[in-house]
Amino acid sequence: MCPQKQWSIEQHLVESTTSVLHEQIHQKHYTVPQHSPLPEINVCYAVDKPTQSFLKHPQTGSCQNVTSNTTCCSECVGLGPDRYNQLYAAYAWMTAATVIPGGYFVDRVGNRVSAIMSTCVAWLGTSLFALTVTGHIRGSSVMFPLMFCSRLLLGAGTGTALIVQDRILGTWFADNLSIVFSINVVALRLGNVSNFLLTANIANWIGFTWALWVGAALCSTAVLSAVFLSVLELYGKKNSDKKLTSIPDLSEEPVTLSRQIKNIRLLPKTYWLLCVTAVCYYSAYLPVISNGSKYIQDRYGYSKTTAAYYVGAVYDVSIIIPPFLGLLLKKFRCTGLLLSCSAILTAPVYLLLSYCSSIHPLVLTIYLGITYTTFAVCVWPCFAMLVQPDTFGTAAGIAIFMQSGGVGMTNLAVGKIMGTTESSDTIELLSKYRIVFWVLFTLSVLSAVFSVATNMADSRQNKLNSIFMKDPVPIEINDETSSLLPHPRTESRTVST
Ligand SMILES: NCCCC[C@H](NC(=O)[C@@H](N)CCCCN)C(=O)O
Repeated sequence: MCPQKQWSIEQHLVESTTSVLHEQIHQKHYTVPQHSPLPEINVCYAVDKPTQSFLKHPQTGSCQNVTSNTTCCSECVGLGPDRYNQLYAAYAWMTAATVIPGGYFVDRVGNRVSAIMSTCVAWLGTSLFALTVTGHIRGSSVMFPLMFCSRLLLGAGTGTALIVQDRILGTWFADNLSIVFSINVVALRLGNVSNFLLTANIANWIGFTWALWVGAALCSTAVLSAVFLSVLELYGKKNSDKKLTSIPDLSEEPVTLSRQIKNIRLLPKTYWLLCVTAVCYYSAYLPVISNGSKYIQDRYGYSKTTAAYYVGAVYDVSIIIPPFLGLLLKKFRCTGLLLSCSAILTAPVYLLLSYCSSIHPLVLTIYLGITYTTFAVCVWPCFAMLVQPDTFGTAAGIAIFMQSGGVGMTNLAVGKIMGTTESSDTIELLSKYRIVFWVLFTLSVLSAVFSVATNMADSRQNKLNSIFMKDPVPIEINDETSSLLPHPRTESRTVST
């Protein structure tokens, strides 16, 4: 086992008391935000952990005579934890409910229309959210129902936008999948980190309502980007030599529901194995991100702020290493193998977090950041390598739906294990955490096993590891001979006008 620094209860109590003191000093004004995941379109945010104190806490007038354990807030809207969490749930459930129809819609109407429509829906969501805290609507009886609707819109828009984003990357950059998908991970994580660093500060600076309008304005840039991208795609298709490119938007055959059901039935075994790999991986990883800060406080005794920074290190790593991984994969063309390595190397971290308190939590979160980022950079392009573009939307929708279900169920299980009231007894609390980590470890081992099975099922065609392909397909592009090594499926793609 690991070198044990025995966790002593006395030490825990001393360190927790210190952290409570830090907390009280720190909470005198607005709570410093935790590192938190943004909704999927990086610039579209309306409600997230950085704004939670404004949303949850009741208004406290002019903020005079504020005691150390009260949050001073003249702008708060006082939703309370229950309604605040309902807003989170509305977003998550709506995303889960709309990804499959959204993916089908993307396959049916093509990249351009779906990019513009999905970003518009998300933008409407953020604008409606900002409106609910503006003027007479703020504090009125319609405020919360409208907030709820805005979160539904945001969930529907961002889920579909994520699919169309991957479909565009997969079709336009078929011979550079690893590079573009790694840049995509950086962009997503920059969204998380800038949200963490900026949102609460902007709210403190110009006020909560205006901060939400800034959010809506930023989200409108996603709509403008979608319009620009559509023009670019139209221009690109008109000017590309159709025989030599593999960029379908709408396939020649209309995408009807019955045809798509048939296509889904024909999806390769590797696709389904990859889905299970992703479901198990994210079901173990995401609960650690959402509960990690609390765990680090309880287990190691750090303050809320320090613990949040330590968990945030996972995302910080995700900004730095993806370009290197992208270049490595472009050179070695072994995305499937790297996926398995990252899944296998992730598993021990859950037991180390649970059993080895002598290892500094920052070391473990940085380690998790490296293995998770490698997994994220590999898994999404693998879908694009396995599925034909005219089925990609629906297939990605199914994968994200399964992922949401898996993550939702693990979160429920974690909640049940931890119980409704928090144990005041540290030993009991830590033993509950230990059960949670065993569950997460099991899921992580399953994801490693399924990733190996995915590679084995792919070993005949080597779509995921084209380095092992015997005969690369040479094709001519602009009078130069170039081989589409990493992406064998591009040969068979339909080209449409
Ligand atoms: N090109 C796709 C990148 C997806 C990144 C991936 N996101 C997801 O898996 C989402 N479906 C769910 C993430 C939930 C956290 N907000 C990721 O690794 O975050």
